[in-house]
Amino acid sequence: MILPARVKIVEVGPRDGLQNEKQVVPTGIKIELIERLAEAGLSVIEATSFVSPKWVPQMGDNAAVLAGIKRRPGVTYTALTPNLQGFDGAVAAQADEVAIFAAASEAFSQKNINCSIAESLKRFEPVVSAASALEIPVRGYVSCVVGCPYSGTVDPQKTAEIAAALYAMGCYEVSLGDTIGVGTPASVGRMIEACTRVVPIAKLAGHYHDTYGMAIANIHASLQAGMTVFDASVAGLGGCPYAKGASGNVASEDVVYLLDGLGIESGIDLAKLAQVGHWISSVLDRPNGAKAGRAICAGTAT
Ligand SMILES: CC(C)(COP(=O)([O-])OP(=O)([O-])OC[C@H]1O[C@@H](n2cnc3c(N)ncnc32)[C@H](O)[C@@H]1OP(=O)([O-])[O-])[C@@H](O)C(=O)NCCC(=O)NCCSC(=O)C[C@@](C)(O)CC(=O)[O-]
Repeated sequence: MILPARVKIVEVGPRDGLQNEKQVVPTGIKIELIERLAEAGLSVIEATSFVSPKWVPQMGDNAAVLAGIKRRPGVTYTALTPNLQGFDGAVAAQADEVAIFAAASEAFSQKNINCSIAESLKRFEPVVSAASALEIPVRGYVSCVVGCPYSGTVDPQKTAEIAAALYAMGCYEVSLGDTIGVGTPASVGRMIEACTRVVPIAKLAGHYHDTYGMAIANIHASLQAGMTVFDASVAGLGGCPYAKGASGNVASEDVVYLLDGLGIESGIDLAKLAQVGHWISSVLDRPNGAKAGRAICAGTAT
């Protein structure tokens, strides 16, 4: 088994992690979180989203967050943009990169962005064109790649079809989201196999939620399939507002612990990252969802 020498982690905690927090998280805390993550070595940080504040109030301070962070050289600060209105906001706030987000399930597409999959792809086209004119890279997301909270199991071919559409549209990378964390190495493996028939593995990323505790196993299986980019959220923050009961993304600390153990370079300082996870968990008064983070902070780790 040949594993990659280096892996990129896309830190999605400030967006995917915080978007579902019930309490209002002060803008200053979001800014401090992003700066601490950059200090720990995260080089791609999804800072916020330019979505409707009526739909996701927690991200309503998007422009203030991007304006407030002291930007670190070499770090890419990204934002979700569901349409041209969001894209314009992200550009005005100087996001380095934007992401469009589709789903492999019709029901989820309707609940999440209020339109069908086909309508969403049409809506993304002008965003990608506008981004291309400004030379802003666009990342694509596919949600519900193995299962949907409303319609159940998702056919790998459907996921591959949407991933291919986003790639053909001009996304430089397509992140495959197990939104409700139901995947196992078997189902995620089948899904990746279908996607790699239409998109090169180097252009795919794994975005696994940890609802059933399978996210690390799914990352390991994805590494074996040749995947080298993974989304993760410090302290396992999060959940999706349109996927009831789904837990947060895999914790960044747990992913880095896995990578360190496998001898795979990520550029991230695990001890510093664990402190960030401990800090944000206490600020939000929530349990730290990172097993490795808890162990390190308790002094259990060697
Ligand atoms: C897509 C829309 C906007 C459609 O929502 P809509 O209601 O159909 O939009 P509309 O075009 O009819 O506009 C209605 C109102 O929204 C405003 N509006 C319209 N667009 C924007 C915008 N960009 N920014 C700010 N405001 C906006 C617009 O100005 C108007 O305001 P009004 O005239 O009523 O005052 C809405 O459904 C929405 O914002 N959805 C976002 C939902 C979301 O953020 N979900 C979480 C992120 S996805 C996710 O977490 C999954 C992922 C990516 O992590 C991967 C995984 O785990 O699977």
